[in-house]
Amino acid sequence: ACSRKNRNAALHPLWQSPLTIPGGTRQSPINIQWRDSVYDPFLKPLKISYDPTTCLHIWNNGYSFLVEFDDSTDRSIIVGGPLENQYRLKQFHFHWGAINDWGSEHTVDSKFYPAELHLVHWNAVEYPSFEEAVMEGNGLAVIGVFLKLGARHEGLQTLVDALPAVKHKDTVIEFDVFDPSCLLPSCPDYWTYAGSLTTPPLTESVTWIIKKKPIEVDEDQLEAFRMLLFTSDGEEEKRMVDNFRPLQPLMDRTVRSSFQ
Ligand SMILES: NS(=O)(=O)c1cc(F)cc(F)c1
Ligand SMILES: [Zn+2]
Repeated sequence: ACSRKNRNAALHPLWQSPLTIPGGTRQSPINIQWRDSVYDPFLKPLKISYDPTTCLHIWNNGYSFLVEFDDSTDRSIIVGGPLENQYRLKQFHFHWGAINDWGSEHTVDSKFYPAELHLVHWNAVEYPSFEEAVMEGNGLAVIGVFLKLGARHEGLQTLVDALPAVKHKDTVIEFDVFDPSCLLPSCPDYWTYAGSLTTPPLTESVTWIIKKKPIEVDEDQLEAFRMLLFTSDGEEEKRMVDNFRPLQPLMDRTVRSSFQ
């Protein structure tokens, strides 16, 4: 018989909800096996146009820190790549580890990076709101960018300087001009596959666009992520680290590449 303890084994402490979606066939994250990815010559270049003044605030939601944008107009959008429509930028956030040996959600040939950036966009052409798009197979497009340890990233530093103000869960700080395209590698190459959100509700609504080249950040900048807390002010402090989901089975999916 499945004892209560075993049943709870599938409940991840971070989410108090099942780690696997019953009947899920396109879950994220996954390992990207470079040699199994298929070059698709029909993939277009991804076109990114962000308006830095659409930036609103930084918010610690108790799982990561989100930089949120005004998505009431088409001022910050992506188009092209594997996408049929243009998608509006809603927020970006990161996933990272307690140490530099792990932290990313996706892996490349089973290699973890110390952190991963997710730029979250939704299909405002076909759906009236982000909340509705989250429930649709083509509702979201998330650009994933790996972070590797190296030189200090000047663009990221303006964000890092604001993090002490959102140390605790449910704290927010105004952040009114930031151009997230400074966080993208200059190389246009990417992989793409059909997947899901990596945190509850884990809905299978994401077209993932994973950049081949990482960006470089330095140790102090990663340490700044690790001083954030999962917990609210006054609670026993729990450092916000290892906020990544375990790898999910590829099942019947192909990862396409925009490059040979
Ligand atoms: N981590 S993720 O990019 O898949 C993601 C994006 C989002 F908008 C909401 C979520 F709960 C999770
Ligand atoms: Zn994410």
